[in-house]
Amino acid sequence: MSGTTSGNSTAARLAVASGPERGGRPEKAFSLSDLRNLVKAGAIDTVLLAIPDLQGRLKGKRYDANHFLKRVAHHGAEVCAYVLATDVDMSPADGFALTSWETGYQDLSVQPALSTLRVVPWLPRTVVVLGDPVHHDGTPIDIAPREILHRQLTRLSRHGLHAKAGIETEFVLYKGTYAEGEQVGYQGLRPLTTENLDYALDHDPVSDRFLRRLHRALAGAGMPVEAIKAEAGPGQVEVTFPYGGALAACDRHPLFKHAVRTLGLHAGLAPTFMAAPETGRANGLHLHVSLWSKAVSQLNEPGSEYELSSTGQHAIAGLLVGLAELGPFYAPNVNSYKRFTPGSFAPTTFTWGRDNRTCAVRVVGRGEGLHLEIRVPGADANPYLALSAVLAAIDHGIERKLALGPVSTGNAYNAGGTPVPPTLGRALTSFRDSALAQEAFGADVVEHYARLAQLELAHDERVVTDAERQRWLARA
Ligand SMILES: NC(=O)CC[C@H](N)C(=O)O
Repeated sequence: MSGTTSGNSTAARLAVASGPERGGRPEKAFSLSDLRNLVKAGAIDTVLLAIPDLQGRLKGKRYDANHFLKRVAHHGAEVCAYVLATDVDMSPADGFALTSWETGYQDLSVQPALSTLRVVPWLPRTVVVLGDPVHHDGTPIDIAPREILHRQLTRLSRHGLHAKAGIETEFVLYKGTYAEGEQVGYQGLRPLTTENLDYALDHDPVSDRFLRRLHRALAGAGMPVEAIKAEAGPGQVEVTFPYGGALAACDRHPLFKHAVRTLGLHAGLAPTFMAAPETGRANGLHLHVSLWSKAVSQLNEPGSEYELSSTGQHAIAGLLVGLAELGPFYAPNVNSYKRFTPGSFAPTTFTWGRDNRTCAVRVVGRGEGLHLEIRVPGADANPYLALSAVLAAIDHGIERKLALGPVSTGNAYNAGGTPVPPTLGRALTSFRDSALAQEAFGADVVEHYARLAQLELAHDERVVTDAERQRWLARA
């Protein structure tokens, strides 16, 4: 892999998955003393302190490894608060209570979450650690995505439950780099492959090399994939990750996207996680979720392979009602809503079914493996927020003992049911009015993410697009 140094192979051997997870089995941690040894041996010289931002990207600084060990590891660092209060363009925008021109765009403190320390095999001599932004007195920032998920996991624990999650995501690979695409206004981009290669195993050499490098890089970072497969859209790839602790699953996702982008750049490819990169194309972020009490799954009736427990029924009922109100958390952009079309394998209504890929909630597996595949989030979603929406909706169903409606046995695209919000505008209205959102997340969180959605809408209302020109320029 270009950019990989021999030093990193030492580091790769030490790479392990992220550390203790609330309610889950602690994984072996990559410790500070491991890091110290690698730095001393010259194998590591850079530490990325990475804050998951509102859009699910990693923001932060590259620290000199010695400085990180001396100062940052124990005393933390600072970052301008706008990292958690801006749109995808990083344009300073008013309307966020956290920070603004009025507050002088002040700093927040950042505490390294040391249990997330891991090597980054796709960058030379580099390790990464996630950072939790906090107020200067050390109290958590309510609107930080990682904190939002922490709180949903804690809320769920009042029912004696913890969640496990597995993430399945899709992206499309285009030929040429982002810079080349940008020069032509992303017009006429050609996907790496031209046809429906769903489940195909005869990959062209460029795909094969890219997927192999991705596979190895992720394993080297201690976050191995379960599988990689060619998907139905031209250039589309699906990656599934092993099932495990909910927070750890989300912690890995922004890093996985970082790997895809970096390796794409090295290979002269432009990967995208847009929900609908083209008309009729859909990139999903399916969340496989189960609920546990100690080591016992709570979704199936004890002793039964397929029968849903009352907890399982309430959880699904909660998802079908609750997700309708939480759109901005799993479909954050105007484009996200263009994915929800009949026949796309993305859902259009809040329905549930058994191994039914036309439904929003697909119940799969059996016995201890029985779990819910929530097919609503798009690949452009921030996984911390999408999973938080899912857990808040599940909690709502369990708390209120909601009754589960009938199972969808046929094509749910033709069935009735509450529609998935058709636009970001409609989703935003429901989100703002949602008692569930207020109760689960708090008014400041709702306000913050409503403002973010509003910025996306305002951009969409203002900007003239290629689609408008193609439809009207010669005809108006
Ligand atoms: N893997 C699949 O089932 C296809 C999912 C579909 N592309 C989506 O956006 O959800």
